[in-house]
Amino acid sequence: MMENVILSLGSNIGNREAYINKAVALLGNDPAILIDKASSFYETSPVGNVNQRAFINIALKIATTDSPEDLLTKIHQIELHLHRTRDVHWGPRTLDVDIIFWGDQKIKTESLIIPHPEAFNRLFVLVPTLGIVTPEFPFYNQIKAQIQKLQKADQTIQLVQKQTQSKQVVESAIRQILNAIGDDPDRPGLVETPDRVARMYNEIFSSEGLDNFEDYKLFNTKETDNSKMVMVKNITFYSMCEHHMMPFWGKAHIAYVPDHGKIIGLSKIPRLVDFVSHKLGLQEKLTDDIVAQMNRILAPKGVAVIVDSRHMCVEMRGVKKADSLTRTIRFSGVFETDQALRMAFLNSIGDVNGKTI
Ligand SMILES: Nc1ncnc2c1ncn2[C@@H]1O[C@H](COP(=O)(O)OP(=O)(O)OP(=O)(O)O)[C@@H](O)[C@H]1O
Ligand SMILES: Nc1nc2c(c(=O)[nH]1)N=C(CO)CN2
Repeated sequence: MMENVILSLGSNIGNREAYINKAVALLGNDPAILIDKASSFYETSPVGNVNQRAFINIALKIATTDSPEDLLTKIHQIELHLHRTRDVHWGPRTLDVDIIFWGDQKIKTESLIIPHPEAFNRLFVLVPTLGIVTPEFPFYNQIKAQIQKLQKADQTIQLVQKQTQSKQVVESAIRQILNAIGDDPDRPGLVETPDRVARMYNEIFSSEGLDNFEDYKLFNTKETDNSKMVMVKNITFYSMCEHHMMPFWGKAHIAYVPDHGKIIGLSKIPRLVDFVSHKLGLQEKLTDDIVAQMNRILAPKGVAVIVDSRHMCVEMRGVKKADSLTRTIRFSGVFETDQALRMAFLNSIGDVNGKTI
């Protein structure tokens, strides 16, 4: 039976994040182990009476078909592989992996006690764990209450910068994917691929989690000079579809009619297109986002947007229709009510019926 298992990982020697990352990758490479969720990384003060460097700790939620004893054996192998030595009780280590919970089971064997006997005395276990379980988790309330109590103790715990951490999670996920498709992430051509993909994701998904475009400057001009349509066309963009995580790319054409003489720096309109395309999405959503951001920033009399795009998920897989083009069109404000203005916009794109990319 598959059980939801919570592991605690800690390191306080060498490149602590790298050791933890490597351990997550090794666990994920095992066919009997599925990594379900990894917590944030935390820097924690050493608990116990040994004077030593601060730890990095995380919690992992895994599902496994292994027995607890089999999993413990694998954990010991991974610890050994990562140069763990056992000299000082509760002393410094490159890597320590403890089994904290095994569903709601209580287990006592010669080599194992689950829940881990020290779990409820350790903020470095409880705080990361709380971040990856839902309120339905059997020990959820107990963990929450105990965190409250331990806040008064002298254990410190601090969230580590998200960026380094998420890069490591992406790297280990890519390793898992490479394994799952039947390739070998350790062969020479692939060893650097997880790092490369993680850096690329950092760039092409740089707007993930951000709702609003903020990198703009507005200018005020005399209203009479600027009550006509302003248009920036042929803005190239590259985005990734949320259905397949494959690229779609093309051109956006954007026009607006200023209100109260309020205009935006022209280079900021392509930047706005970069902003809305640097996250997982759909062409329809991307087009709506452009209109919504233009309206939010400028409150203009109207906005018109056409996006023409090619989709890898249509051309390379499935129906395999190379060269097909998807056009999305949105009008708001005066562009909805004024047909002549709409026609002026369509005509000035230059190619109303055919391809623009
Ligand atoms: N829930 C558990 N998870 C991992 N090991 C456990 C557990 N319960 C008992 N053990 C036993 O504890 C032994 C010592 O583990 P380890 O060397 O990691 O201890 P430690 O890290 O110094 O202390 P701690 O386990 O309190 O963090 C393991 O070999 C294992 O047999
Ligand atoms: N902060 C922190 N302190 C510890 C840790 C740990 O992982 N983090 N592990 C220990 C022995 O397992 C002893 N003390």
